[in-house]
Amino acid sequence: MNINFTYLPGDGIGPEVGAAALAVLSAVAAQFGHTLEAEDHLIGGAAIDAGEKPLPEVSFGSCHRTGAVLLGAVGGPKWDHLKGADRPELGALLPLRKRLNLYANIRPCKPYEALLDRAPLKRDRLEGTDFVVMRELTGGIYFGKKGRDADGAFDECRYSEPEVERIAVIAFDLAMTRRKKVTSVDKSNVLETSRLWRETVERVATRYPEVELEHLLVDAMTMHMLTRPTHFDVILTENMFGDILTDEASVLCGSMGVIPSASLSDARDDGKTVGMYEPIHGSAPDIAGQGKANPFAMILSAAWMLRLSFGLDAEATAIESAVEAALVAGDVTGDLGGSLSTSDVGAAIAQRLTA
Ligand SMILES: NC(=O)c1ccc[n+]([C@@H]2O[C@H](COP(=O)([O-])OP(=O)(O)OC[C@H]3O[C@@H](n4cnc5c(N)ncnc54)[C@H](O)[C@@H]3O)[C@@H](O)[C@H]2O)c1
Ligand SMILES: CC(C)[C@H](C(=O)O)[C@@H](O)C(=O)O
Ligand SMILES: [Mg+2]
Repeated sequence: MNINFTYLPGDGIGPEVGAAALAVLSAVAAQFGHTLEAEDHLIGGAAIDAGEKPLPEVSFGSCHRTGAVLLGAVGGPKWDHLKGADRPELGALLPLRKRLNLYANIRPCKPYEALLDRAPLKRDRLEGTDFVVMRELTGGIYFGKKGRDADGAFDECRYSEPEVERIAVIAFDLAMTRRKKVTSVDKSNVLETSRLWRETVERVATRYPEVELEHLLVDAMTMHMLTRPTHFDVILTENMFGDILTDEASVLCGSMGVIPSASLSDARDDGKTVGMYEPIHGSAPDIAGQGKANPFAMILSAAWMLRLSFGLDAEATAIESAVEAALVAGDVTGDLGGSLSTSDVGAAIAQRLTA
C-alpha cells in the first residue's frame, strides 16, 4: 500500500519528535512492503516565520486531500505576542480541527507496567488504570465569540444539542467495546452549556442500556482521577475540560511524552473519515532543540494513524510492541529516567522493527 499522509512538524519539539516518528514509519513500511509518501507542510510559527499565514492554504489542502494528518505541535514564546487568529494556536490548530470536522478527540491513559514507579502516585493506586478520554474538539469556549470591550474581555461558550449528541454516541459506542462504563464530566452546577450536555448525554444513554453512566463535576473529577484512576473506563467531556484533564492524566502515565491522540471526523461525502494524529503535549519550548524530547507520544500517534486511517493493524501493533520493548530495555529519554536522545530513541525503535 502507498501510505500517503500529510506531515505537519510545526514548532519547538514538533520537528524533533516528528523525525523520530518518520524513522519508525519508514522502518515499518519497509518491513511490511509498503511505500511511504509524507507530504511535508508548514504550520504554526514555522509558517509565520516563512512569511505565510499560520495555516497556509497549501497545508490545509494537503490535509483535506490525504485525509490523514500527523502533527507535531504548534506555538511557543516567539509567537506569544501575536493576537487572535495571527497566533499559531488560534490561527492554525483550531481552524484545522474545525475545518476538517475533527470533533472526536481520543486520548488514552493506560500506564505501562515499566513506568508504574515513575508516577508520583503509589503503584497500588495506579495498577490496572486503563481509561480513555473522549474530548469534544470543535465546540465550546474555544470556538465561541471572543474579544475585548469597554468592560474587559469575553469568551463565549456554546454547545448545540447535535454537537453533544454526536460525541456522546462515539463515547458510548467505544464503551460498548470496553468495560461498558461512561463517566460524563461537566460543570452543570454552574454552566448552562453543561446542563444541556448532561441532559443530552442522559438521552443518548437510554439507547445503551448495557452501559453504566455516571456524571461527575469537573472540579471533583480532577481529584477522583488521582485518588481512584482505576474506576474509569470512558471519560466523556467537553473541549476545555478534556484539554485540562488529559494533561493531568499524563502524570499517571509517567510523562507528558507518552500519550498519543487521534482526532476523527464523520465520514465525508466521499466516504472517507479524516483523522489527525498528534501527541497531547505541546512544543515544549523549555527543552526544544536539545534532543531531550520523548518521541513515544508522536510515534504512538503515527501507529494510530496506520491503524485508524489506513487499516494497518498489524503494522500499528508492531510499532506499539517495539515502543514497549524499548521502554522495558531502558532505551528512553531523560523524562523517563534514561539518557538517550530523541533521535536515538527513534532509531532504537526503528531497529527493533527491522530486526
Ligand atoms: N497540539 C499542540 O500543538 C499543542 C499542545 C499543547 C501546547 N501547545 C503549545 O505549546 C507551547 C508550550 O506549552 P506548555 O509548555 O504549556 O506545554 P507543553 O506540553 O509543551 O510542555 C509542558 C511540560 O511538559 C514537558 N514535555 C512536553 N512534551 C514532552 C516530551 N515529548 N518529552 C519530554 N517532556 C515533554 C515540557 O518540557 C514542559 O515542561 C504553547 O505555545 C502551547 O500553546 C501546543
Ligand atoms: C495548543 C492548544 C490550543 C491545544 C488545545 O487546548 O486543544 C493543546 O493544549 C492540546 O491539548 O491539543
Ligand atoms: Mg492541551
